[in-house]
Amino acid sequence: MLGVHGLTRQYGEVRAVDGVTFEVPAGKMIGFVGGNGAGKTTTMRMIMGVLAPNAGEVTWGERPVTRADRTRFGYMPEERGLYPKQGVLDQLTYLGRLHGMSQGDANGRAKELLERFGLGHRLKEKVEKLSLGNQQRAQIIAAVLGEPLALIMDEPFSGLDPAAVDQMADLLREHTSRGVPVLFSSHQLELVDRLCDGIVVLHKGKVVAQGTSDELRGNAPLRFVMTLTGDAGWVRGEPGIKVLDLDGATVELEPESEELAQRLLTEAVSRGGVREFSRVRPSLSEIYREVAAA
Ligand SMILES: Nc1ncnc2c1ncn2[C@@H]1O[C@H](COP(=O)(O)OP(=O)(O)OP(=O)(O)O)[C@@H](O)[C@H]1O
Repeated sequence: MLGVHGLTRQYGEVRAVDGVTFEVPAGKMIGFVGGNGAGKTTTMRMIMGVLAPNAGEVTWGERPVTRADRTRFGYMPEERGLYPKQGVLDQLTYLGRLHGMSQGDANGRAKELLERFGLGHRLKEKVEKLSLGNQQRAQIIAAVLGEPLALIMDEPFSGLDPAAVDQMADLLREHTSRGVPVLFSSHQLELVDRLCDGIVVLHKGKVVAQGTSDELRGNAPLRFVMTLTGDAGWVRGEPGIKVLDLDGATVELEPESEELAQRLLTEAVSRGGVREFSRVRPSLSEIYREVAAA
């Protein structure tokens, strides 16, 4: 397990990261979200030891992380790491060797991954000749070479088409299923919601929410949508029911309690017919807007 405890980093007057604490448990994929300038990249740099914190520490298992641990972490930095002028396979092989792999193993594994992600015919191509999406694939491959103990990835999915996102997500899941903790940042909240076991929301350098997506939704108001066979206007007069939207037979409502929702449903059935009655699950974007505004 990777632990981040009270990490703090000041740039002049700006406290870019302010007492950030969270964990990335073994075998879990944690999404790191937050607006521009929230402090995600700065936090990831401190996790990797690229940047020293002003306070706080990073732990690996039960003890402070060491330089040796970090050389076994896979890292995809914001500034990306691949050299544009060098051939993609040569470069990945070299990076694999830096992670302690033999020349043969590094070359074989890099080739296998490039082939798997549709780059098998471009092994000798310079990185700069690849499309941005393909460069991104190569960057992700670079991070996972060398059987990493943990994966720290700064926006690995940005610029990938949906099929590539699915392929790369499968690759990351292969790692979590072997017990590797994975932390990745993203602005694609619905993607984070779909892929992650847990979410950490950062705002102005502080963790403002964390948990599973269901836990984050735990405080969200109870909301339902109901469609009747006839006009739903009568719902407006029901006590304890706030009508958010009313459009003919369909009404979106916020009852004060689950019990009131059930009573309303019974009433609707007795008045005629109900075509649909379902709980509205707020999107992660809505949750994010709420916690960031608090
Ligand atoms: N080298 C630096 N010198 C001064 N300020 C910096 C430096 N790096 C980051 N900052 C500031 O620290 C804050 C956090 O930036 P950071 O890049 O960590 O955010 P982020 O969440 O990764 O943002 P984004 O989603 O836009 O990449 C911002 O206010 C940024 O301007």
